[in-house]
Amino acid sequence: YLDTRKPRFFPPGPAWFPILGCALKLRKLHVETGTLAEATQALATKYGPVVGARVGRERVVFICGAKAIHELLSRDELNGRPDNVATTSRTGGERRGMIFTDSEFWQEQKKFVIRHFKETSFRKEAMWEMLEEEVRSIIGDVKRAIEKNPAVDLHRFFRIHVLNAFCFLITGQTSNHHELIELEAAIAHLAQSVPMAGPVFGKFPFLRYICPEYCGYNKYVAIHEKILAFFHKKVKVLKDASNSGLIPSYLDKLNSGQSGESFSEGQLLALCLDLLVAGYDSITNTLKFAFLYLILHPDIQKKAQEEIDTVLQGRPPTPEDRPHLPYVECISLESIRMFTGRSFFVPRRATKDTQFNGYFIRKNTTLIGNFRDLLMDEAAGWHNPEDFDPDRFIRDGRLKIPINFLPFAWGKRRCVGEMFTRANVFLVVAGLLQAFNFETVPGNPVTVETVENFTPTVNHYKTYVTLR
Ligand code: HEM
Repeated sequence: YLDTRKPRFFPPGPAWFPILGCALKLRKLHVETGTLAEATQALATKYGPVVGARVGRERVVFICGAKAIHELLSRDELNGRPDNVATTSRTGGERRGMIFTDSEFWQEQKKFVIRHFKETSFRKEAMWEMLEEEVRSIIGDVKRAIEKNPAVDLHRFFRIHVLNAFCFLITGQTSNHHELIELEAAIAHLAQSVPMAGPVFGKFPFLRYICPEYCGYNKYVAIHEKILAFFHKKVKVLKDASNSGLIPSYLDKLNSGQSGESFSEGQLLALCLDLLVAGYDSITNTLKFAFLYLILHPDIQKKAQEEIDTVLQGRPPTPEDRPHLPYVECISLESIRMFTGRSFFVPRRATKDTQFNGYFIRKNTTLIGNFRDLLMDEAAGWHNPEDFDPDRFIRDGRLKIPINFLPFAWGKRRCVGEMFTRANVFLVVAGLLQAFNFETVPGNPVTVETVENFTPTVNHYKTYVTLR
């Protein structure tokens, strides 16, 4: 904490002060630029694409610019995850789950989840039917709501039905409304109380002893315990079940006597927690961005509706329709870009001393890639990057994904939820545009202004919805 000397050949960056490191400088830039991603970009403009900093006792290297980010993703020795109070107090003080574990433990668990999704969840019609049911439920709720008042908060409907589909992915069963409402409240609480930069006691662990309430430690632990308890209840019920959910499949493996050492019931609960925390807010906030931009662009809505009407001829969309509705698919990709481009990669940890861009990175240094440089920057090939423009994914009349479109990352740490996300966002956008028109509520103009919760979002907005 007191060391203000930087290690030799450490990447350049702001001066280090005792205890705080560069925290005050980062805070100042955050206030000046408005978002953490832009604050980091400001540092990169001054120091270059690899910026060295210290926050509390953690040495952090920000990786900016598409070239440096591609290198970060390709290097095995940068595949670790930070190991600190913030990452372990989520799971009873132990390193468990998938997001914040590494080495063979993580490899074994990730391999199991990927195989399960590929061979079971996404092979069974049950999962796709569940997503179609999710869209039908959202449409039904919106229809009922607009009978009373056509100005609705769509996000409210997305959250509960997306959560139901999510729990189905994990448990293989639908959940009852009451438990979904409770779980939803816990996740919303978490998203609002944990800042995008991570909890403050992760960088200043002594705070949890001095002021556990004030620094958010007690709340953080309690919310995670609540989510774990939800899955604990499910595991008890699903002990003898056989369906496409992750829990029954994991229990089968655990009881087979052929699971590796990394398998345990506690680890299963942590996996469920990770899938939910990593994916649920990302999908619902992507949808929030999608419909905000659709309201702002009636021309895009109309073009998508013409495609939907021509191809589907009135029948509801299914995941198999994605190749036949390329413009709707592009809206979904552009919404994912708009959401992810305002955030950061999940932090990495150097698992050994190494070099990066000519600098020395000591073992256990944290590395954080800035998504804005990859997804929202002219230099990364995005023309007018702040504009919502689905056509940027079309070349010569065909879908063409630009090389820097990597919202799910690539390499060994790649997101496991890409398929689920893309199918989910596509179906909701297609289904809702087929059923309704969306406009601004008269007298209530909407603006795109980033709100930095745990994941990026925008302020709540209402939409004037009419039946088509
Ligand atoms: C808009 C939606 C989503 C985006 C943009 C997204 C993006 C990402 C990114 C960038 C990473 C980190 C990769 C890295 O460290 O390099 C990640 C990891 C992860 N994601 Fe997603 N994700 C999304 C949805 C989901 C969903 C729906 C799930 C679950 C079904 C999920 C589960 C995970 C898990 C478990 C990890 C950790 C993987 C690991 O550490 O090896 N994500 N995601």
